[in-house]
Amino acid sequence: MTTLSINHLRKTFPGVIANDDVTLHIAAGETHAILGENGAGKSTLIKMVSGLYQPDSGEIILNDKVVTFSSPREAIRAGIGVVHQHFMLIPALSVAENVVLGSEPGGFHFPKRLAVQKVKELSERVGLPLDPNARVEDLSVGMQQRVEIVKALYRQARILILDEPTAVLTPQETEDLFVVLRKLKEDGIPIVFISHKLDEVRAIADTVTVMRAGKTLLSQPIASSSASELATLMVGREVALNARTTASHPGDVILHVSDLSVLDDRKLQAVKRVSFELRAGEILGIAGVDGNGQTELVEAIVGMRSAVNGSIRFAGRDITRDTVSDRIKAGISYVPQDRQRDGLVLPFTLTENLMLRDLKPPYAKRGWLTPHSAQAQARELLKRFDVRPPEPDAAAQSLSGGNQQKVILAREVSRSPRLLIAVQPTRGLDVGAIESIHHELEKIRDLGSAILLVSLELDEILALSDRICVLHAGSVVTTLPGEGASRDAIGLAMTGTHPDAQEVHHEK
Ligand SMILES: Nc1ncnc2c1ncn2[C@@H]1O[C@H](COP(=O)(O)OP(=O)(O)OP(=O)(O)O)[C@@H](O)[C@H]1O
Repeated sequence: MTTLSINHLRKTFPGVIANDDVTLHIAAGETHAILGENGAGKSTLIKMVSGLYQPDSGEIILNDKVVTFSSPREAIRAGIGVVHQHFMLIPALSVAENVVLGSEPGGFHFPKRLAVQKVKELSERVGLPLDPNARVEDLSVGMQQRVEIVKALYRQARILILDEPTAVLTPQETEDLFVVLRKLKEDGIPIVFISHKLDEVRAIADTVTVMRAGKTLLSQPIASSSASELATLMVGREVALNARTTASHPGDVILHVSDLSVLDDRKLQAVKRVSFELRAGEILGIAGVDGNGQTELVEAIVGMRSAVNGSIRFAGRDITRDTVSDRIKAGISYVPQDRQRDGLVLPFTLTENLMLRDLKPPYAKRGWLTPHSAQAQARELLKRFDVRPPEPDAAAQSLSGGNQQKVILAREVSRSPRLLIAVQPTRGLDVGAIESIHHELEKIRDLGSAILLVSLELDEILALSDRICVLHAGSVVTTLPGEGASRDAIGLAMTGTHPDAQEVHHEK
């Protein structure tokens, strides 16, 4: 039975104490959640336990023995299995090849048939069935995560650490993951589960440790902690969980999507004759299970993908054929789903990232930033959006994931755009940050911005939307008022069942 103790770990980066006297104990066979606000130091801790970073001081004790890892390879050899938020798989290789890669002496030359057989046996034994011959790039995100877990178990992990595993999953995939984690726990494997989602932590964990500002504040059984207590502890103040925003006062139509059809990368029709209107001062939520046309719809409105049918009108003008930069100049802001790929220039400073859309006076001349005024503006935005550290010269890549997201929101929301398209805007943010971002969104809505909110989080859709449009298989199933919308009705519509059809069905 494996146990893991972290004793007084400390890790500093220039100007930041990322982990300060971090102490916690993971008992044999328990599921231990680590909760903490953005930048609290969770990823830094996991990177030390998995050999990516070396602590400045303190010790890691695995099964009563002090261990030091100078590389991830050494941590793996000691039985530490980590599933990172960004998967480390090779898309072009098969499941079996990915699983055995790095653990077999022959590497690529390890007999393929043997690999297929071993992976099939293992995945079935642990209750995570996989097709060993499938190519990883053809798998859903949930399945790829399964490959990562099987890979860790193949390397004989004695403890499994999952860094925000549900951030990329649909609600159904999350349920499936929980079944797997419960089974692994029965097999005696302790699990460390990092998350911001309090309800999930309460559903899966035995013990919870709360971190704030690099320190561990407490560890206690989950049964004796309420969601609001944990939220307050995490962010150091009281937060309203899932409060609904106030009523809206919609104005003129800003976005008019009419009969729009769009193809996906495989040239299949991903958006099918979708029509809707969005008014100034209104938030329209697009609900749906991931992969039902949301990405293609958004990319068409932003101009990254062309329409095969229909039109998009913005503020009364047809923009269907306009370029992305013309649309941005006209007043469309965009918070993309993939912050690292589309949202930020990672090696650039925060000032440069915040000013990307405003290369004009007073912040820039002829395309070059004027350092003084650009920095002053950046400093103000970093403060308003509580980016930590609020350091205009820091490189975007040195920030924690949640703080990178806040930088994108600061840039896009602060423009008071006529139209804001926000895809999963609070993904990876802690409850305190979610609350303040929701306020910012409500504020610009009340100032007249139209907001198209695309989210897989039903709670977020319900908390913010004035109207909710449910997408299934590329079509609009139904559009409902946000106030009083029923979670069940939306959930059913997400499976393609129209609410009226449900009633008819019940009456029969
Ligand atoms: N490589 C690095 N260089 C400089 N600073 C860093 C580096 N990695 C982390 N930090 C800083 O250490 C602190 C802790 O970051 P960490 O990524 O551990 O937080 P986190 O709790 O995982 O946050 P999130 O939930 O937002 O992912 C942050 O202030 C961050 O800016």
